Amino acid sequence: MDLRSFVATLRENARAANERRLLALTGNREAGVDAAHTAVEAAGVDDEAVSLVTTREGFRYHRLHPDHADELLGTTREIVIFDCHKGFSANALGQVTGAVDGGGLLVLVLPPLEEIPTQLSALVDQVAVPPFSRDDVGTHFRQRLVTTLRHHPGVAILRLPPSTAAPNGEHKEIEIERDGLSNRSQSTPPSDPHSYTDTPFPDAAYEACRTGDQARAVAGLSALSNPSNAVVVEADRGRGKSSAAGLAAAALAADGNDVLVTAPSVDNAAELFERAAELLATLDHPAAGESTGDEADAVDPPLATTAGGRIRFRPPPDAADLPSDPDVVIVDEAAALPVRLLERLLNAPAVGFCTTVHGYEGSGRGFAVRFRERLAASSYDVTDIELREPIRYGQDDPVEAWLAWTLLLDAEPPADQLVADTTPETVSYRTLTTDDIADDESLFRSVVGLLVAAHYKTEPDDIVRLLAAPNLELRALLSDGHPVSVALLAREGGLSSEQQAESYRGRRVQGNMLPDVLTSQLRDPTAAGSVGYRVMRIATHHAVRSRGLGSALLSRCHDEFSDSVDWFGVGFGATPRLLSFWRANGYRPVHLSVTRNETSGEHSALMLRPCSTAGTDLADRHSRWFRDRIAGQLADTISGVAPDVIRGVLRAVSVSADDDELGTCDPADRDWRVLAGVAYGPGTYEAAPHVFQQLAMAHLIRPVAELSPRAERLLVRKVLQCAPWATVADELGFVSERQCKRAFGAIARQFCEAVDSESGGDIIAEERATYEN
Ligand SMILES: CC(=O)SCCNC(=O)CCNC(=O)[C@H](O)C(C)(C)COP(=O)(O)OP(=O)(O)OC[C@H]1O[C@@H](n2cnc3c(N)ncnc32)[C@H](O)[C@@H]1OP(=O)(O)O
Ligand SMILES: Nc1ncnc2c1ncn2[C@@H]1O[C@H](COP(=O)(O)OP(=O)(O)OP(=O)(O)O)[C@@H](O)[C@H]1O
Repeated sequence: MDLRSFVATLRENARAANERRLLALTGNREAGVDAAHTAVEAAGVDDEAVSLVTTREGFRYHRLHPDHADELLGTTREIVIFDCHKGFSANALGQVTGAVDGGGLLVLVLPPLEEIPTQLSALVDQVAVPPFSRDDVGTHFRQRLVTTLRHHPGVAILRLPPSTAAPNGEHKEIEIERDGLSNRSQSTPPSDPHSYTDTPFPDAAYEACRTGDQARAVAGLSALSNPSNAVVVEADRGRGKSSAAGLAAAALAADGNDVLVTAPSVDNAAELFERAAELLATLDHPAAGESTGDEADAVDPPLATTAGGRIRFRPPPDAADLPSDPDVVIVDEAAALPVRLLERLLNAPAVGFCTTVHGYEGSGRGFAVRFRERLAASSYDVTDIELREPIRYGQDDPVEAWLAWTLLLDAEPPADQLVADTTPETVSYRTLTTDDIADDESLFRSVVGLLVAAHYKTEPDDIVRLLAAPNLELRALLSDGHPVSVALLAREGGLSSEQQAESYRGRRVQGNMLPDVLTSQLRDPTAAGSVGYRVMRIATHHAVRSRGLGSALLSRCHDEFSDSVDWFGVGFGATPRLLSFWRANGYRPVHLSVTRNETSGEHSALMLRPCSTAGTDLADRHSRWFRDRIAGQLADTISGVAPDVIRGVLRAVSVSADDDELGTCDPADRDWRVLAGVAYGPGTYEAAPHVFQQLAMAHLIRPVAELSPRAERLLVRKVLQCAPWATVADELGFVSERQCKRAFGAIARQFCEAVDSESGGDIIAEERATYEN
């Protein structure tokens, strides 16, 4: 059979079942790209409905570089071609696949299958981090890709000759390794939608739905008609959640509401606006409003209704300011947005989020892991809706299942009841090599499931790292063979003097996060010479947290490696609980980033735990430098960091109990007098900020007096971060600024009482006596 006839048959087979088919064009790159063009023609698909993901330029189709494959998220294409020869990554593979429509084709341009384990150079570059070389990179992920292509239904594999075009313009015979055809007729049909007459939305909104599930989502979204409601619509890809949001937006606007829509890019919200425009037309509202003339309005003119409502789009950072006070905000592809931005949207009267459940290829899991907690703690009534029935393609679509298998998108941690009784005494410590996880799919799925459920940063590229990266070590605590706590350690440092010099000059050294920051940002020319393990991820099963398992796992890792490296380290989005976890395990802070992490919305803390003389030198000097600079930063670049994070960071400084210098301060005699004046006389904070500054730093590092958490927060916000009185009073719940100022009298008394006679106690006693007489 020639290529054209084969593709036509495959496309027909896909259309009959409303499913996608995967077409692997294997051979050299030129032949593959040529064949992909032929395939588009043979499939009878318009060029406009095709996206080509490749590092090359100059094609007639919509073309994206693989690094920007995320722009396809939430869009629908009839054919997506992914040229995997260059620029391949697991993240990009996940991102492109979800966009293919039912009846469409995912075309992968690949090397011959038997060569894949030694090719896909971008994947190798991604994990071959210094001082390791490309030869050290493992092949398990690439083998896995070959296996899933060879064995999964719905995958057609063609072997291409070096050139598919014969001189007469006809196409040479191709070799069909697998035809990927299925005899199944249409996948299980979806349920029919029905109207929800008990909601404020018109019947037309429900009649426009494709499935019963989608109508249920629209009904749930109708809660947004009332302020103080938040609605979260969760689904796997292609279940029609954006469309449901579009129908809801139209119904809300038809009722006079101002609906602000945001998404990572306006393209991600295309389906939402299309559905909204259709419903507004059905409801007899003009489709477009007046042009705002505002370039920030990516959809301009916005959709408007005769009732005075409208639907407009703003990019996330603008939308977070809630311009022109919308009545309702709807966020599409919420999982792909930074948590920090999502949080700011919680000031809207009513807010809806559409998010992808197993689509961690889109974003990591910041939404599920971090943001969900914040939403639950907010004052909104939260409605949750889950959509199961696929719309973009049939229920039994094989390409969705192929992707889930290849990238373990649906991996889950072990079931709660299997691990419920686990304690640190009942577990065994295991090294999990890349062979171990490659050979035991169930173990691999549990490990990935644990990491995905716990970590907002986990993404498909991590599957590649787990299976191929030469610098990683995976350790786990197993209970009856089930992983309950896992740690992924990345070997860093040990760089040559040339690499150290380069890093000092500011050039990033891939895969060496801690040495890199210590050298280039914190200006330590020799920091990258010593070797350490950075705990890249650690996660304990949610059902057995706070039982000491995470600490037990770390302790076993420390025991195993402390003779072979100089330090252990960690970098993470700082929260008070995590700071206390790392502190309890002997890590002390050496850096707190001045900017927030885009995904977690948190400031990153770097911490070190030395285990050799060189490591101790490194940790000691960085700890000292950190203490020297943080006071200045607190009043400036990190003046907005939450006081409990600052309390946690400063308390962790004193982790090495034998450092006598820590937490000491030596105010002058006059300063003790001024402090006593605030405590017992008419003195005020304003006369003594410098004394409070010294005492606050000393106390927060190693407690001097018995202060309540609120008093400590006051020290952080007012004394160290220099926030205005009104702000501090408001944040800390004082009824007035006056009461907030008075609290300093009590704090001063507690400090005075804690000071012994040698330090300044005698002076304080003398001063106190003057007021009491
Ligand atoms: C580089 C990084 O990986 S940093 C991110 C660390 N990982 C995560 O945040 C993933 C989600 N969290 C988890 O998986 C776990 O909570 C871990 C790994 C942080 C701790 O594992 P555990 O087995 O609970 O640790 P362990 O029982 O030894 O210590 C618990 C202490 O850790 C701290 N802690 C931090 N976060 C949490 C949390 N989410 N749940 C419970 N305890 C937490 C607390 O101080 C806790 O003490 P407490 O129970 O007295 O309040
Ligand atoms: N009610 C509807 N009417 C017409 N087409 C619809 C409807 N619902 C969904 N679709 C079509 O089904 C496909 C998937 O819908 P949609 O983009 O809303 O799903 P999604 O769950 O948001 O997908 P993704 O996770 O990829 O963003 C789109 O092509 C969309 O046009």
